[in-house]
This record gives sequence, structure tokens and C-alpha cells, in this order.
Amino acid sequence: YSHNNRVNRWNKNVITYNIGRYTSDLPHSTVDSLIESALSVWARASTLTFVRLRTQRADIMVEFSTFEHGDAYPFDGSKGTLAHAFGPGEGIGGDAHFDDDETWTAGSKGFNLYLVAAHEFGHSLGLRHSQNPESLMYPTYKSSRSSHNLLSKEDISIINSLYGPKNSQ
Ligand SMILES: CC(C)C[C@H](CC(=O)NO)C(=O)N[C@H]1Cc2cn(c3ccccc23)CCCCCCNC1=O
Ligand SMILES: [Zn+2]
Ligand SMILES: [Zn+2]
Repeated sequence: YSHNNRVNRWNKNVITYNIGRYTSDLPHSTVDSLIESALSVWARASTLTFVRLRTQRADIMVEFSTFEHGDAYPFDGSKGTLAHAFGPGEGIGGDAHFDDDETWTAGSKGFNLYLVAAHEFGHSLGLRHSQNPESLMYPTYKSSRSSHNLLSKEDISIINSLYGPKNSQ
């Protein structure tokens, strides 16, 4: 669920992210590359670039946590809600939280972190849920999404409406 903010887009094209608490389901290096891949889904379809910070607070703080974790949206244990993210804005704006009571994987068992993160980062950039089951921003997890073209035409038109079409390189 994207907890909406007043602003609906970032007013810059270089967006920073920082991975705080990790899950113990996967090696840190695997989490790092799945998060980077999930962000590059949106980078490829927009004018946005993502820069990883390691020490300072970033626009998008990524963390794994369980139940009550410091915002008004406690997680619910295994299954149920898998993750949530906040729309663009200061502080908690843009942040993406993943329920560590899920089993996070890089493959088809448990819940695929790349697929879920790509959905959450859509919210971090200002997208809301879609009614189209083919869209990445559909509110229910689908393990069958093909990992090489995750975004529907609708997802792409919405990211373009927010940040302008991919500048022709
Ligand atoms: C899109 C996804 C990556 C993020 C969304 C949340 C979201 O929109 N974050 O931005 C999510 O977790 N959706 C639930 C929705 C949901 C499905 N069920 C639920 C049972 C209880 C509570 C929620 C659910 C039925 C049982 C299956 C439970 C496991 C899968 N869960 C889901 O698909
Ligand atoms: Zn969502
Ligand atoms: Zn949270």
C-alpha cells in the first residue's frame, strides 16, 4: 500500500537510496543486487537515475522489519501484506519497508524480492495502485511476472507522465 504524501513526484532526477537493516534470508550482496535491479526497472523507463549512499540518510531508505517498526503501519507476520512504501517527500517519503516475516528469495520460492521491490519503488516514485492485473502496480503479488519486462504500458505511461518520457539518448 502506498501511504500517500502531499507531493506526488520528486523534483529532481537523481534519487538516492540506502539499504539499512537487511533480511537474514539472503546474502547482503544478493539483496544489494536485487534492489539495484528493481530500481533499474524504473530507471530504464524514465529520466531517473539512482545513487546508493551507505552512511547518510537517502531519499529512499530501504529496510526489512517485522510488526511494529516505527511508522503507523505495523507488519502482520508471515504472508498477508509483504511490504509497503511512501510516496515522494521529505523524511519517511520514498522509504520502502519489507516484512521480514516473509521468506525473501531471488528465485521462485517464497516471495521474490526483485518483484516486490520493483512494485514498492513504483510507490516511492509516486505511482499508486492499478486495477490492471497486468500492471506491476497491481496490489496483489504475482510470481508469474516475467522479470525482463515487468512494466505494463500503463506503468510506463504513468512514470512518463510524472517525470517526462525517457530522454532520447
Ligand atoms: C503487490 C505486493 C508486492 C505488495 C502488496 C502490498 C502493497 O501494495 N505494497 O505497496 C501486498 O503485499 N499484497 C498482498 C495482498 C494480499 C493477498 N492476500 C492477502 C491476505 C491478507 C492481507 C493482504 C493480502 C491473499 C493471500 C496471499 C498473501 C501473500 C501475498 N500478499 C499480497 O499479494
Ligand atoms: Zn503497493
Ligand atoms: Zn513501514
